[in-house]
Amino acid sequence: MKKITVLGSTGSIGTQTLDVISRHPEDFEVVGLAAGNNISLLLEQVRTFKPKWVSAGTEALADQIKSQVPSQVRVVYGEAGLIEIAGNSGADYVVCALVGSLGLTSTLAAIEAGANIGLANKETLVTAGHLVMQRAKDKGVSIVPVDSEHSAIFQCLNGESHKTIKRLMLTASGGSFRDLTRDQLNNVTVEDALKHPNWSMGAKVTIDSATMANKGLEVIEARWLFDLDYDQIDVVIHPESIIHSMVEFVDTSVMAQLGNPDMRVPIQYALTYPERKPSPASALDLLKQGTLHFREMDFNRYPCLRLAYEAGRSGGTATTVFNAANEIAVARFLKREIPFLAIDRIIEEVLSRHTKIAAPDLETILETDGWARLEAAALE
Ligand SMILES: NC(=O)C1=CN([C@@H]2O[C@H](COP(=O)(O)OP(=O)(O)OC[C@H]3O[C@@H](n4cnc5c(N)ncnc54)[C@H](OP(=O)(O)O)[C@@H]3O)[C@@H](O)[C@H]2O)C=CC1
Ligand SMILES: CC(=O)[C@@H](O)[C@H](O)COP(=O)(O)O
Ligand SMILES: [Mn+2]
Repeated sequence: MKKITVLGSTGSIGTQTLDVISRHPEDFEVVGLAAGNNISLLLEQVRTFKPKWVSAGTEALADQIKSQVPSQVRVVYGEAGLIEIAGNSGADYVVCALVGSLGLTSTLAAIEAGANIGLANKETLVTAGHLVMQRAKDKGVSIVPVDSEHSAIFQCLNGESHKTIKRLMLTASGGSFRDLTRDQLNNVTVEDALKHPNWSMGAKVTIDSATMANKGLEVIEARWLFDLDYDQIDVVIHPESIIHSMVEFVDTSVMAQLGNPDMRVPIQYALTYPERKPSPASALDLLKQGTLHFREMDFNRYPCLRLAYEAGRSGGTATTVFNAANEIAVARFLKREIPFLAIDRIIEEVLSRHTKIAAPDLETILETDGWARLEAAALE
C-alpha cells in the first residue's frame, strides 16, 4: 500500500489523482490532502479519503475545517502548512499538483522526508530544476513525471540507455488560438483563451498552452527530468494531442507514446510505476482517428517558446525569471488587466532587466522569483 499525500487536491490534476486512487483502493492510502480556497471540495475529499493531515490556504479556512473533522486530524495552513504536510504526513509518495512556483518549497520538503514525487507542477523544475534534481539524487528519491509529454518520454525511455537518446520531440497542440495569425490575437478574450481544443485543465496551464509558454516550461522541465541539452529537445505542433511526445534514438528509431487525451493515464502510470493497471480512459481507435497532423513550430508566432529556450540556455536564475514573470502576466490577463499579447511582452521585458545569477541557491531563487513578480506586476 502506497501512502499518498496530494498537494493541490482540489484542482484539475488533484481531483483526477483522487479519481485514480479511488479506483485502486487496494494499492493506495491517502494520508494527506492540501488545497487552497476550495474548502467545500476539500471537506468532501476529507470525508471520502479520511487523511490524517489536511492543509488549507489560510488560517481562517483551516479553522473552518477543524470544526468539521475528527479532532485527531492535523489541520495546517498556508505555505508553511504545505511544507509541513509534504514532509510530515507520513507519505511515501507525494503528488505535487499545485500550480506555480509555490510548489517548490513543499516539493523540496517531501524530498527531504524521503518521499518519491509524482510531479505535475512543472513550474517547480523551471524555477529551480538544478536544486530539485540534486536533492532528489542525494536522497535517493524518484521524481516521476505526471505531465503528459514527460510521462510519454518516460515510458518511451523505459530500459533505454541515456547515451542512446538523440533528441526528444515534445508535441504541442497549438492551444486555443492555433488557427489565428499573430495579428488576430489583438482582441482575443479570456473566455476564448480558456477553450483548449483537446484538454480540460486549470486556467493557468490553459492560458500557457495558448501562448506556448506551456511548451517552453515543458522544454525546461524535460531538460531537468531527462538530463539533456536544449539542442536535444525539439517541439512539433501536433493538433490532435494523440502522440504525447517522442524520443529519437541514435539509430534513427523513434519511439512514441499514444493515447486519447486523458490525464488519468499519465497520473495513474506515475502512481503505479513500474506496474501498469487498467484505466477508465477510452481506448484509442486509430481507424476512427484516421489522420494525424504535424506542423513546424513558428517561433515568431509564439515568442514565449523562443524566450523559454533563451532563458533555458542562459541558465541560472533566467528560468526563475521566465517562470515568475509568466505567472504574474497570466494572472493579470485572467483578471482582464492586460491584453493577451502583453503576456510575452512582459516576460521579455522582465528578462531583459535581469542579470543572471549562475547556480543559485534556494534563497537566491526565492529572492529572484519575488523580484520578477514585482517587475511583471508593475509593467503595462
Ligand atoms: N490540468 C492538467 O491537465 C495538467 C496540469 N499540469 C500542471 O499541473 C499543475 C496543476 O495544474 P492544474 O491542476 O491544472 O491547476 P488547478 O488550478 O486546477 O489546481 C491548482 C491546485 O493548487 C491549489 N492551490 C493554488 N494556490 C494555492 C495556495 N496558495 N495554497 C494552497 N493550494 C493552492 C488549488 O487549490 P484551490 O482550488 O482549493 O484554491 C488547486 O488544488 C500545474 O503546474 C500545471 O501546469 C500538467 C499537465 C496537465
Ligand atoms: C495535458 C498536458 O500535459 C498539458 O500540459 C498539455 O501539454 C497542454 O497542451 P498543449 O501545451 O500541447 O496545448
Ligand atoms: Mn503537458
